[in-house]
Amino acid sequence: MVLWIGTSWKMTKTQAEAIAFASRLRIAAAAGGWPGVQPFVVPPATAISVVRDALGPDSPIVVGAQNAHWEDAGAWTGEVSVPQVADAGATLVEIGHSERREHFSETDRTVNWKVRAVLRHGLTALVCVGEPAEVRAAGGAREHVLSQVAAALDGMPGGSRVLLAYEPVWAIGEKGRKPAIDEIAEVTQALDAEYGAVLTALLYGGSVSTANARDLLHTPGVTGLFVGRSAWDVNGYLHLLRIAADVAQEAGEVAAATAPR
Ligand SMILES: O=C[C@H](O)COP(=O)(O)O
Repeated sequence: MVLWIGTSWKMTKTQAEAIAFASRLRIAAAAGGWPGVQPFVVPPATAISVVRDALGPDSPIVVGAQNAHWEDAGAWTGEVSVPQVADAGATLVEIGHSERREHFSETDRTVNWKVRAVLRHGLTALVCVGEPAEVRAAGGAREHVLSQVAAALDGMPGGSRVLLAYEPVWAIGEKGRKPAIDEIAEVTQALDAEYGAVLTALLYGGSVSTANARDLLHTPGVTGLFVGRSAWDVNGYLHLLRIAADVAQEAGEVAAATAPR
């Protein structure tokens, strides 16, 4: 099992700041990296190509885009397409983050169109889902999230590379509430049962920090973390990667000790 540990920088970092971050990552990766962990970074579109370059050729670190349009090209002012972010160096595209659903009118339907575009071009789709606070309070979290995923993955070809990030809206950002493990497990267990066999990884996101990362990585069904604020400083991200590498190593040792001889 590989643990995917990624950070979206959202609308932060200049190119110089992005290069400085990526350069530190490159050095850490060359010094041994993080066995059992797949790191990924999702810069703003303006920094994808400089991050790709700063990480160097054959880097083990995946670079993503925070969004891409469902059309390949055309009169869509202000948008970028999947071929364009791929040209800049992205091999993964984040789709349907709650901030885009809330502020940029993304719907289950447009999320599905974008997933199809990303997979059509052979990139990895990182699909974000999560329930708002009022849905959680009314007891509908699991149904809400399962419905979002069903819509997003409708028509997905077999063998596609899809990561799912479960990010409850009430847990994200500065006003987010730190989640209890039980609250997350209720949803991640259901997602794992329904989609575990076809997903590359099931991530948790929302108020992840070095204090709760280990527990979150032990939540049923969770095979990675998607991090905002705690990983915007490279030292925070490197700390999270080390925690994940420890968890991966422990899991490997348990598996070896319990394997039939
Ligand atoms: O993309 C990441 C998520 O929105 C989580 O953000 P956060 O870690 O700052 O709460």
